[in-house]
Amino acid sequence: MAVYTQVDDEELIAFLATYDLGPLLSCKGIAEGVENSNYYLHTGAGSFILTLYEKRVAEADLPFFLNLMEHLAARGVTCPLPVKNCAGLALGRLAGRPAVIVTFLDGYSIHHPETAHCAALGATLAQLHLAGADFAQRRRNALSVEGWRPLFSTCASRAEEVAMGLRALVDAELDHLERNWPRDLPSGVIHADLFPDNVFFLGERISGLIDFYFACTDAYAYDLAICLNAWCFDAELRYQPDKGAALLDAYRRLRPLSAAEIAAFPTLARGAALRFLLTRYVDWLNVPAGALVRPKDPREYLAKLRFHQSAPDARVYGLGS
Ligand SMILES: Nc1ncnc2c1ncn2[C@@H]1O[C@H](COP(=O)(O)OP(=O)(O)OP(=O)(O)O)[C@@H](O)[C@H]1O
Ligand SMILES: N[C@@H](CCO)C(=O)O
Repeated sequence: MAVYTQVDDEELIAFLATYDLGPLLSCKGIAEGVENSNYYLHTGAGSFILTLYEKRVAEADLPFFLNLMEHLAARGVTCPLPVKNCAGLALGRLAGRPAVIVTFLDGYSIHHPETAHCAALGATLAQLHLAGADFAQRRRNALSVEGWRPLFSTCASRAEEVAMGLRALVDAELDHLERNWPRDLPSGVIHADLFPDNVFFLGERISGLIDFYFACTDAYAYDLAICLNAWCFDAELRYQPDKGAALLDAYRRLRPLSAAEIAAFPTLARGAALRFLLTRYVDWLNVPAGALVRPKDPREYLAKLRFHQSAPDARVYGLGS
């Protein structure tokens, strides 16, 4: 359960009194997620999500995330809407953390996506990129190639606790990616964490997207590579070409990929695998005392990285000729 910060009843009631949402009826910690503390909030006005932002979210970035959700929702990409308090502010403070109430979205996440889900995701990702194209704010991706080596160096000496040979593999991969990382690809707002747990479905239709707290300005094709890694491997961590093709084809029907994006795709897929390998690795070794959280296994992304390292070019993903 991702609850790092416990909320005291009296504090919550006082916080809620600054909103026009009626009385508190219930508030329960949410079992999923690893980044922030999330609660289901039921008030006289209905169901909401209360989020207290934790370690990786800089308070200064919150206006970017909250404005982006409003921007996308206004352009038909269903996502939570920040609820404003009586002073007209979305961002508040609770239990010493920055806190926001957002609208509750119906739908459920798919734990084992099928080909049709990957196709639906591809189309929705392209819609998100197109809808974000006129979003005026920018946010640098702190978890892109420049951020990976400093992140790894915080606990590189413990790499062998997670997997034999991990330190040498990551060092060599960082060397490779720092030399070959593509620049100047078409860029704009990307979600950067659109894993199955952040996409809600009703049947085979996507009903909403959540968790925009890694959103940033970066290469669109990098977002696609993140999704390919998260959606198109089976439980034994084997790449599923039919799912990859469904994702990429549906995306390209709405936003065609340039030759440069296709040529860069294998490198982007390696970087996307390393990024989640590293954050999972750091979290695995640093579970805060008393936190109710189940860290995600970094070795899953080690296996995905190894797959991409063995891919000779973009044809592995059905791209190029
Ligand atoms: N707007 C919403 N409507 C309905 N449920 C939501 C909403 N926002 C969050 N949830 C629920 O809370 C859970 C955790 O939310 P979220 O993914 O934002 O947390 P997180 O800690 O940032 O997670 P992650 O590990 O994916 O970064 C979701 O899996 C979902 O069940
Ligand atoms: N989606 C991430 C966790 C949130 O950053 C992962 O699965 O590692």
